[in-house]
Order: sequence, then structure tokens, then C-alpha cells
Amino acid sequence: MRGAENIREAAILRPDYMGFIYYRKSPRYVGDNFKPVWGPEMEGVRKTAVFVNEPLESVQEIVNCLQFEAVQLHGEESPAYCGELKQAGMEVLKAFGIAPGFDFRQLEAYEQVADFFLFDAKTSAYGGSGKSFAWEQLMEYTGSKPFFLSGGLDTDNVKLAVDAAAELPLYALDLNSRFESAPGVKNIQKLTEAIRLIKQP
Ligand SMILES: O=C(O)c1ccccc1NCC(=O)[C@H](O)[C@H](O)COP(=O)(O)O
Repeated sequence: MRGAENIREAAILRPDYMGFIYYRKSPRYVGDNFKPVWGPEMEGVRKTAVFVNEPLESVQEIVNCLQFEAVQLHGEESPAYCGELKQAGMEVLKAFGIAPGFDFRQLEAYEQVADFFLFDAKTSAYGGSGKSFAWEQLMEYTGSKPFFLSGGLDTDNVKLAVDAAAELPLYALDLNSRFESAPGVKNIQKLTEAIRLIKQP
């Protein structure tokens, strides 16, 4: 998200989190002069800054400056790096790119320093690929920490995604590129439809 009106319209749908991309190589990068004035509709929506291997000092500066409540880390950030941010009071969402052969045992080192895990399809772009990973691999996750599921989610598969994780601690679905009319611009109608689908029994 980056446009003020688009942010406002999306917030009215009451997502639990809203993400802002601070990765320069992404077509969704918020830009160097992103200075949103958070409106009342953002109350209760956790403002989340998304980073890829960003220096810690820069993360801290951005978070403090724009009052982000959570950070979503999509690079090779170490447990110690995550721990620093958690210690500083941020909610930490540590993302992992899942590909065939992914070893879920590596998550153990992040148990104490991440509030949530996020499982995404592994790509060289680190995120926002519009691609899904093989959700059967989720069965190899035996941890209890709740996770966000992401990667290629769309209106035609959100329900399937929820079903695929039925016995697992799925906490949230992360909707991104397939809900855009252009990079960084969310299609509000499509988001509305996805939320309806997710909430229907
Ligand atoms: O969206 C991006 O461009 C992006 C780039 C680099 C790191 C993370 C990025 N997005 C953060 C996300 O969590 C996405 O929602 C996730 O990668 C899924 O994206 P998509 O497959 O487009 O639904």
C-alpha cells in the first residue's frame, strides 16, 4: 500500500494488518518520501513495514518515524537480528520462502524472537511473486507458533488455502499482488470479495 486514498479504502475493510514495502527493488516500494498521515480508519489495523535484509538502524529509524507496529522480514535476517527488533518493542513477523526440500527445523532458532512466522513461495525477488508454494509442505510444520500464509493468494484459492491448513495454527492470510490493479495499488472490490469468502462458514 502507498496511496493515501487506497490505504484509507483498504483500512475500511478492517484488515488485521496492512503492509508497506521498504524494499527498493520491489515494484511496491513505498518510495523515498513516504510520509503518510494515518487516519482514524487505521485504528486497530496493525501498520507493518516490510523489509529485506535492511540494516537494523534503518529499520528502527523507519519504524519510529512512521509509528509502525510490526515488521515483516523477508530476507535472511538472523535470529539475533529479529531479537533486537523484538526487544525494541516491535512485533516481528519472520517470513520464510518455501521451496521443495525446505527444512522446517530452521524455524526453531526463531521461536523466541518471532511473534509469527510467515510462509511464502521462495523466489529470487523475496516476495510479491504471485506464486504459491505446494501447501502440502505445510504438513511438515509441527510447531505451535501461529503463521501467516502467503504467496499467490487470490479469490479462487483463499478458501482452499484455509482448508489446506485446517489442522495447523494458521493465523492470517497475506493478500498481495493478485489483489492489485497495478503494483502497489489494491483492488478494493477484489479485496472485499476475498474477505467475504474467507469469513463465510
Ligand atoms: O510484495 C512485494 O513486492 C515484496 C517484495 C519483497 C519482499 C516482500 C514483498 N511482499 C511481502 C509479502 O508478504 C507478500 O504478501 C508475499 O510475498 C506474497 O505476495 P504475492 O505472491 O504477490 O501474493
